[in-house]
Order: sequence, then structure tokens, then C-alpha cells
Amino acid sequence: MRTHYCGEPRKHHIGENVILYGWVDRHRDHGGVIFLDLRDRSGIVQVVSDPQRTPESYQIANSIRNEYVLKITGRVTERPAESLNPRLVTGEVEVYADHIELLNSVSKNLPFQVSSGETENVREDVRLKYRYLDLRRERMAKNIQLRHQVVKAMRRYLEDQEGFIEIETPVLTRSTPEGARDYILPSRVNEGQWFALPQSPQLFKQILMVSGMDRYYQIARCFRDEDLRADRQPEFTQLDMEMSFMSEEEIIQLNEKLVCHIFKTVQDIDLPHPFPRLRYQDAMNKYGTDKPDTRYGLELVDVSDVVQDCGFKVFRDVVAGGGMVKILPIPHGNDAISNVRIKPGGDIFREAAEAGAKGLAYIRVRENGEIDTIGAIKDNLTGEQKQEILTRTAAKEGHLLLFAAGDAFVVNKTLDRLRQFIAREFNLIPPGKINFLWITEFPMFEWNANEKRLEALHHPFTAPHPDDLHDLKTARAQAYDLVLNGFEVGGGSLRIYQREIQARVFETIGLSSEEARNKFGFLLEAFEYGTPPHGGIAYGVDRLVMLLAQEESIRDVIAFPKTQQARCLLTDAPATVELKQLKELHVASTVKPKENSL
Ligand SMILES: Nc1ncnc2c1ncn2[C@@H]1O[C@H](COP(=O)(O)OP(=O)(O)OP(=O)(O)O)[C@@H](O)[C@H]1O
Ligand SMILES: N[C@@H](CC(=O)O)C(=O)O
Ligand SMILES: [Mg+2]
Ligand SMILES: [Mg+2]
Repeated sequence: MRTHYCGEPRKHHIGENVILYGWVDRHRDHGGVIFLDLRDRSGIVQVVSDPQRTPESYQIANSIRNEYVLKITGRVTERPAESLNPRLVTGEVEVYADHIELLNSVSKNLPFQVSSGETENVREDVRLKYRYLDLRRERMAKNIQLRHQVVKAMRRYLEDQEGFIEIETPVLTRSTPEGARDYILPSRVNEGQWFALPQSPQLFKQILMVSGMDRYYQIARCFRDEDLRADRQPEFTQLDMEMSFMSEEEIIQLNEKLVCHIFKTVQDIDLPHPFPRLRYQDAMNKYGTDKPDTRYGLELVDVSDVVQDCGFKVFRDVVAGGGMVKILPIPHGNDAISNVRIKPGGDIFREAAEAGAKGLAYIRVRENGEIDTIGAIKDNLTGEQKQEILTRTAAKEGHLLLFAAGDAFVVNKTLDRLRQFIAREFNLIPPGKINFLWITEFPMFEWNANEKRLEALHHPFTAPHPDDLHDLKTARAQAYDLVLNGFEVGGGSLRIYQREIQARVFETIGLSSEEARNKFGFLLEAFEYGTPPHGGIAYGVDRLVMLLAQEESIRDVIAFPKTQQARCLLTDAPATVELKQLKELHVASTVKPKENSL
């Protein structure tokens, strides 16, 4: 029987006999004595094999290679003073092996070194192909265990302290209204009909409220066929919650307690609370985004009203055409950012262009409020306008003011992107800082320019603000997002539970009652049998764990993630299937077989 995990032996175990199992992390021969580091998911301990004492085991120790699997029987001893290893939690002790049993060897060349001491940068595609080896590595083993701790803390809090019950909802279902493309599966039994994988359990959890379940949660797998990013996967995990008879305020407070509990439990961090809140409109004004990173300043300043009748035609026309002119003020930006970087070909220009900007205007603030910019701007601003710009941006000598002008969407996107870029370049992000922020009072709808219609910013079951019912088109929603250090980690809302309001929302997004019945008829019907007021939220578990683990990609906190091309390199999915299967599913005729592949 194993007595300890490898990461456990400490000083107080000295003298104890132990049985350990694990993998050889590395090994070295020190003048006849062999030292080997034995690793399991908990960490590493040094094992010593001495030919004088245990010649038999020494034979084995002498033949091992990295990643062999061993059973070690031995005794915990104190390390000599000169070989203490403060980098290992077990570094004050070592295990003298009485017996080494080789349980398994490695018969192929390792595609990369697993050993924790290795700093080599292994390519991600190789790591994903050999994920089982990758997960043995300390960093990944820690991340996966952290994820487990986070989910455990969620369950404990919600179940034990708040009376939530976990209910599973179907994965083979109908399309759900989260706005991404669906993954769909043909039905064999029902020819010509298709299941959709859920983008979220939204409709089921609302129905569970109609069922009287009162407080539901689920660690739910969601599927969205959307453009992938470092913080997006085609299948990801939500902590999904729904509760009845609670106000927006009560839901927000319960969720703050949940998040504080998670941080306290898994990282012993006492989060300051209540978390700050920012209205959507204020977030857009100040930061150009609804998920601002508030760990640093660099707030944006709208000067549309100042320049709307200035002599500089570009600014004037933009404002006249309904657009805006906004500034990103950068303290000490003058020295660090040359004109070359702001002009076409420069890195800052490139960032702006990626966000859709056609160009960037600038003002450099010199001594005594003198400004330095292109003639067309300098000559076309009155003294008053110039002064107002300097006052609003609180600009001092050395400031660089970057201007974006155009329609609101592009201006905000551009300056949000530049703000993040500059914060990284200027090292403005304090290490270890954790800034939670609620965004509230989202608009109900946003304009979809492609489809030329309003669409729900959250989803069409989100309740409008009671003060705004007279004009739904411009109404605020009772919706809230939780943002952590610039990432949306959760989002939810109070739901509509009155039939007339639901009908008006469908009408506003251009959904006829027939279409609505078609898509969501079962939910609307359920709503007619006594629906309690209810609301909920869903967190992206992967994103939350990524931020807790200080990783930059959610792939590093998912055991078996997909690549940016939505492939699983371990199993090589997706893959082709037999023609026979396609025929059974009644889709053979719609798929053109690839050569030899079916
Ligand atoms: N493709 C995805 N991969 C990983 N996590 C996701 C993905 N889509 C959404 N999430 C997470 O699930 C939470 C709730 O889902 P919601 O529908 O609000 O996402 P969203 O607003 O569409 O997210 P985003 O647009 O930021 O990708 C999000 O706050 C986010 O943390
Ligand atoms: N179901 C929603 C979140 C919620 O409103 O609870 C989503 O996944 O976005
Ligand atoms: Mg999305
Ligand atoms: Mg959202």
C-alpha cells in the first residue's frame, strides 16, 4: 500500500518507512550513489540508492531512464546540510531506498522531456498530441488540480451554504439562443431531423424554475461553433445557475459571496468586496469596452463636443456624421512613442488598424502647455478648444494624446486595444492584482448592421429594466456581467416571466410570434403555467481557472482542449466516418465522399 504521495515527505516524517509510487523525473549518478527524483501529481521527492546498502536495488536504479514507473520502499532521512533543496517542498528530506521495483519502462523516445527541471519550450501541437505526457508536467498537473479545487469550492458553497441542487440537462437538444453557430447532429431514428448541442442550458434552467426547483446549478458543458481565441473553445464548461424569487441585487450579492469563497478556499485570498460596479454606458465611455481591465488607469476621454465645430475637417465631419472623437491620454508617452510608431508601418498604427481604424491623430504636450502635432490640427484648433482638450485629459508635459475618430464601434474598439497594448508596454499592470468588476445596465438590444435589425445583447429572455418599458428599443436590461482583469468571466440576467413583455421583446428583434413558437414554443408554453420571477448567471469555468492559474490560454487549464482550428490532436478528431454510418443517418447524399476516406 502506498503510504505517501511523492510531494508529501517532510521533516516530521524523518525515520518513517514509506512506500511511494511514481515516475522518474530525472536521475544522476554521484560517485556510485544514484539520486533519482520520483514524481507523481503531487510533486517530487529525492530517492537515494546506495550500492553498499542495497546492491539489488542499485542494479535497477542503474538501469532506469526518465519516465520509468517505480515502486520505492524506503526510509525518510534528513538531507545533509549541503544538499538541502529550497526549491522543492520536500527539499529538506530524501528517501533512502531499501527496495526499488520497476513497474514499467518507456519503450519509445520521449517526444519531449517531462522533467520539471526542463525549461525547454515545447511546441503546443506536440504537447497536445502527447497530452498524457504534458499533463505529467508540474505546471499542467497543478492547473488541472486547481481546476478541480475551483469546481469543488463552487459545489460546496452552492450546495452546502445556499441550498442549490445540481440538475443535469440534455446535451442532445434544440438550438439555444446564445448567438453563436450550433453544432448539430443528425438523428438516425427521425429522418431529416437534427439535434443541436446546447450553447448553454438556458432554456432548461428556466423551465426548472417553472418546475419549482427554486435554486439550480450545473457544471455544464456548452458547445459553440465560433471563432476561437485564447479564451474561447468550441466546447467549454460553465458554472450555470438559476434561482427564483430573487432580485438582481440579491443575485449579485450571492454571487460575490460565491466568488469570495472560491478565492479564499483555493488560494487563501481575501477579496475586497463588495465588488465595484460600472454601468455599461460608463464602461464604454471610459474604456471603450464592456469588459475593461481596471488594474490600470489610461481612461479614455470623449472630446466630440469640443471638436465638433473646430477647423479640422476630419473631426468635424465625423461628429456631424454621428461618430465620435475620443482620446487615449498616455502619460510620459512622448518619449516612449515616436511618430514613426503612430504612422503607417508602425506597431501602434498596426494595432489601431487591426481594430478597424484608418489612422491615428496625435497631440504631444510640451512645456507650458505648448502642443506639437500635425499642422492641420494645430492650426485648426482655437486656443479654447486646445485648452479644453488639455484640461479634460489632465495632460501635462510629456503626455501623448492619441485620437481615434469615426463611428463609435471602431473608435472604442481601437482605443480599447491601444489601451491594453500601452499598458503592457509601459508595465502598468501591477502583478498579483485581482480586479473584479460588475457591469450593469446593459442595453437590451444592439444593432446588427448585417441583418439590419436589433438583436438581443444577452439573449431574448433577458428582462428589461422596469423604468424603460415604455420604449423597449432603447431600454436597459436587468443584466449583469462579471469581469475579472479584463475578461468576461460570467454573465446573467433577470428573466422575463410575463407573457406580454416577452412578446414585445420578440417583436423588437423582428421575430414573428410564429417563429418564436417554432423556436421556443415549449418554453413559452411552460411560462403559461405559473412562472416564478427568476434570474441567473453563467460563469466560464475555464476562463476563471485560467486567470487563477495565471495562464494566458484556456487550453492550459483544460485536460483535453482543441486547437484554434477546433481539432483534438490527441485523438485526431474530427475524423471521417464510414459511408454506412452516413447512410443510416440519412445524410449520405449530402456529403461528398473524399477520396478513399469514407
Ligand atoms: N467559446 C467559449 N469558450 C470559453 N468560455 C466561454 C465561451 N463562450 C462563453 N464563455 C464563458 O461563458 C460565460 C457565459 O456565457 P455568455 O453567453 O455570457 O458568453 P459570451 O458573452 O458570448 O462570451 P464571449 O463573447 O466573451 O466569448 C462567459 O462569460 C464566458 O466566461
Ligand atoms: N445562459 C446564459 C447566461 C445566463 O444568462 O445565465 C449564457 O450562457 O450566456
Ligand atoms: Mg460569445
Ligand atoms: Mg456574456
